[in-house]
Amino acid sequence: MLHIQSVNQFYNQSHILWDLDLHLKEGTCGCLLGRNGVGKTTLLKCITGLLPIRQGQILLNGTDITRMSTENRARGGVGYVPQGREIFPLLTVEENLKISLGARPDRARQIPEQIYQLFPVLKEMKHRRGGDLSGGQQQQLAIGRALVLDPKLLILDEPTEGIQPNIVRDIGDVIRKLNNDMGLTVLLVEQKLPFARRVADDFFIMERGRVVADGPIGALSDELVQQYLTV
Ligand SMILES: Nc1ncnc2c1ncn2[C@@H]1O[C@H](COP(=O)(O)OP(=O)(O)OP(=O)(O)O)[C@@H](O)[C@H]1O
Repeated sequence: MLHIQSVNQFYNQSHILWDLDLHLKEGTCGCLLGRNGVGKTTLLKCITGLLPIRQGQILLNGTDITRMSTENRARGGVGYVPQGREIFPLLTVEENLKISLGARPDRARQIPEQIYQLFPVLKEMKHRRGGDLSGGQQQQLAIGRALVLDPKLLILDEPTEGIQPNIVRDIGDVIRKLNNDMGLTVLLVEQKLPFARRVADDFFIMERGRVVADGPIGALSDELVQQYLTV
């Protein structure tokens, strides 16, 4: 589904991603793990097009998206929930969701009801300003906004960061539902291992800009955790 081949990425002279390969299977949920600063967010931004890559290739369902703009990738099915959520605090919940409508290929004018079914709180609060929502509600709004585009691949950067446990559980349930019941392919960066083990099918561990271990989440051993993830 998503094939990342020999990607190299730099910030000016700093070489951040090194010949990175990653293959995410259709309909699975993959979790990208790794210590701070290994390049996880950088990789996600390369997939969304926010950072054009210097070398390598990214294929989505066989289409080469390496040189496509972020907008075209979004139209082509790449949904992104950035770290820190980046919702618009002065716009209402509904306006935040509607922002994505213009990029839908079918030019729909209404928020798909399915979004409100997945996140009833967004319906209850649709006339409230984004900035008035709790962190967990804002995260649900950020996921809802990405889903408005009807993506094929949903990318989430640390969706549970700074969120209270009951909402973390709800977000995990929604990711599983999107993935299991609706067949959406998911790639997430996550620091919380219990959450990763609950929602992911496969893991990818990064170290110094490369994927150094991967496999089914059940094979994420204590040794791997010790070697690559504990600080
Ligand atoms: N805009 C930037 N300009 C220069 N260097 C950057 C920039 N963004 C990130 N870096 C550096 O690139 C490296 C990889 O950062 P990145 O944010 O991708 O790591 P990460 O694995 O997502 O870490 P974290 O878990 O802390 O978010 C780090 O050394 C970071 O300092």
